[in-house]
Amino acid sequence: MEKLVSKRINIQSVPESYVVPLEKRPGNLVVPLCKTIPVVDLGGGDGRDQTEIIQQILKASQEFGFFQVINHGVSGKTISDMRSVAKEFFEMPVEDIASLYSDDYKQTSRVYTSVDYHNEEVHYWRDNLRHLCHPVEECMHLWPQKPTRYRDVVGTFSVEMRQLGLRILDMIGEGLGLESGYFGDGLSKVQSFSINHYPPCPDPSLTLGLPKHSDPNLISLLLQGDVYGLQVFKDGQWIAIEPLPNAFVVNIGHQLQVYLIPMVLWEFIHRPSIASNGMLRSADHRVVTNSSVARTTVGIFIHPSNECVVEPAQPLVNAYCPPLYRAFQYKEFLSYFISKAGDPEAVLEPFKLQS
Ligand SMILES: O=C(O)CCC(=O)C(=O)O
Ligand SMILES: [Fe+2]
Repeated sequence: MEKLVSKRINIQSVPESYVVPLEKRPGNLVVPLCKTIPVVDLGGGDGRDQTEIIQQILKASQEFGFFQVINHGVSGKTISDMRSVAKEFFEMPVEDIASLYSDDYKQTSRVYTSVDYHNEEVHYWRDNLRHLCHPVEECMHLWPQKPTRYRDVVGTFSVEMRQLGLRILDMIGEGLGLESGYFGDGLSKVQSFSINHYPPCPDPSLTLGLPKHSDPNLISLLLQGDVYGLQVFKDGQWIAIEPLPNAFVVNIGHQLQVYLIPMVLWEFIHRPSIASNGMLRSADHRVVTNSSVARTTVGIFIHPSNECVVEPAQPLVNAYCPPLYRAFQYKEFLSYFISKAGDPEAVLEPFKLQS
């Protein structure tokens, strides 16, 4: 309980252990409004056909590793209930939140703070609630019981978000020429749910809510709410992701990166004009804090099962387009990812094949 940042609500200065090294500080917090990530309208009500929507998704994944989706089919009520319950959870008395605290990352349902509190050099300004959320009926008994409607609201949200996540994966698969359902089964078997809470911080120029990282899983979907904070690293610059009401921020995780890269090389060889901007990637991102309002975000992470073997998609590999990564079990990747504290430069290294 001592460790939760939610407890530090009235402090006047940032404790030393939260001050990030100078070179990693957010610097001046000007929000570059001119440049933001692509917004993909999944509704298609404006005459675009499915192929066009898929191309927008692939292009955004290639250029940014990030995009937002609107008209995505998740109901407005599900979203507003989820946002309220997420806020209500972190507004509960800190003792209630702390009763769910655990530093053991193997716990399938827990509250913790920062990233890896006991092993990290510096702490980050966030508390997190995380648990598995699929299949809902098998894991719901492990979820918090307060606020009273927590289980109902999170259950509905998790089911609707799974449909959306699998639909986006199917669209990516279709765009790459993979058979429908390619990312079903083992590759998307596990789904986890996360509420991030970033209380107001006395000096946002000294801290980060989350350090530079990229996500280890297949694909992530985030309900950002209405407060700025998430930034993506592109072309040497941090770009703020504009909060759009009712939109989801989608980002490509490392596992999808392993699948997609061979295809980009193929595109590059056969259609260089389309693929000259770089590779589909799991982009680095971070969270900055602010001094005036708490920021609460809700994430859904789709992962392979621990035993699932991840390797470049066989139909996409050929003589012109050799695999860039060796096959590995997802649990092998995850333990390496954790040992490197998510360092984006390092995490894929042992899995790369020599070219
Ligand atoms: O809260 C956010 O804006 C981003 C969270 C995030 O990147 C993560 O949980 O991996
Ligand atoms: Fe992330």
